[in-house]
Amino acid sequence: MVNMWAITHDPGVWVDPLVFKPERFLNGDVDVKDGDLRLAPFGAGRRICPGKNLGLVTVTLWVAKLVHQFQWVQDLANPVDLSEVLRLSCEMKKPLQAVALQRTDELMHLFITT
Ligand code: HEM
Repeated sequence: MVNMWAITHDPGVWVDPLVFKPERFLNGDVDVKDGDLRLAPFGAGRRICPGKNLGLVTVTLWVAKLVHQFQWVQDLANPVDLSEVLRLSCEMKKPLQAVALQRTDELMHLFITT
């Protein structure tokens, strides 16, 4: 099994590997559509995700719809905890919980006018 955590945190591959810096991908150096093993979000080799192309063309729509139709807020009873735990893969120690508030027409109006 490939240790993707080690690859995605390798200072020989990434500048400031421990810093959350999504803009690092804006220069187009890493392309998830190719077989670039610096990221490999769909795995690689014979067990590569068979839904890769479907994922690539639809994931923007899923995210856009979730953001458009719901307001996402922290669940105060289960605050966000970014601690990690190494099991079969590196997982969140405490599963992420969030509250999705459906945007009503009134709320939508607020968002559009403010
Ligand atoms: C952004 C969306 C998706 C991501 C990031 C993703 C990621 C992954 C990853 C990392 C694997 C494991 C690959 C490996 O073991 O090397 C996998 C396997 C798999 N994915 Fe996806 N996937 C996505 C969407 C989909 C979709 C839309 C489908 C089906 C419609 C799908 C079906 C599968 C199946 C059946 C496997 C198991 C393949 C096997 O074990 O041979 N995935 N996916």
